[in-house]
Amino acid sequence: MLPVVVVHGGADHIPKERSKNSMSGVCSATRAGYAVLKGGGSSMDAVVEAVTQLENNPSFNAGCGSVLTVKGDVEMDAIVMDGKTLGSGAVSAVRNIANPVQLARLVMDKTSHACLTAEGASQFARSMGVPEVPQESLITEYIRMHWKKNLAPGANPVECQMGKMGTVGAVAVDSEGNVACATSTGGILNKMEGRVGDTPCIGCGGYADNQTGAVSTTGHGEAIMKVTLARLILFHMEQGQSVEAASDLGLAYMKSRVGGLGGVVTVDPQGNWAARFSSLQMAWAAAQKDTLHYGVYCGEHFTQSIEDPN
Ligand SMILES: NC(=O)C[C@H](N)C(=O)O
Repeated sequence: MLPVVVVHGGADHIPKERSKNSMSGVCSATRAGYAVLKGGGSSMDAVVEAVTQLENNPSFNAGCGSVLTVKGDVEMDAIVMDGKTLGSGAVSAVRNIANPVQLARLVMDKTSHACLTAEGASQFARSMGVPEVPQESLITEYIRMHWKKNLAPGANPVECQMGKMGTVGAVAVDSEGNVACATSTGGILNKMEGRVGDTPCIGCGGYADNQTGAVSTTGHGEAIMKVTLARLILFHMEQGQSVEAASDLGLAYMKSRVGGLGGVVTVDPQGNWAARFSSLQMAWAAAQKDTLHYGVYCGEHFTQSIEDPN
């Protein structure tokens, strides 16, 4: 069954005109992650590659395309976790870098800490030679327009949040049965300066353990943190539930207990996988046995050969 990579582009209400871009973005990121696995790379290499591609794609709320704080700035969160060692690395409220997921991996690989935040994360990035980028290069016109709309008197923050929640994430199993996860986000639109969401919090934005599986989450961060969604899903798997049933149980609990909507991608070490969501849509894709699987609306599941162009 192995290897496999599963990618999401955020639990969302994706406007029709943007769903095509989201779909092709997650498909090409999945292809890139799968190529890493086929080339003998680890599950960690594969999830970082897939998430890097999505951070570089302005259609998603991560890296370039991140939503803005109430003051109009970009502050990003990311996490990686390695199921073999339970090693993890995260950054929160980090500014002026293109690929927070790569910095999260450096936190895991090069420090004895699990998370660096804000200016400390930037200093660490500089010390590792990560190039600083101007904030303007991370901001798209689309996001700036919605930021302004949300500041207007009488704005409906729920409606304005729609279509801009596209956090990105990936889980993978490599040929040795090692699992890994990675998640990256600009957070939620018009958040307070310094707000840290679920994404960089271990067990919330992601978790990976070779004994159970790996999960990457998306959705309303404050709700995800209340139920530690990634770890909750793995708990259900430990109790014998399948990847799909465990994902649905976790999402259903978050909805009934705290009224939160979201989505997840989940794998177990055998290579079983699921992409599930309680939001209206979630762009997702998976690659296994040279087949690409993908969908965006509830119940949608297309397949094609990995060789076929989008
Ligand atoms: N769309 C998202 O997934 C947002 C992210 N979970 C956050 O609250 O920061």
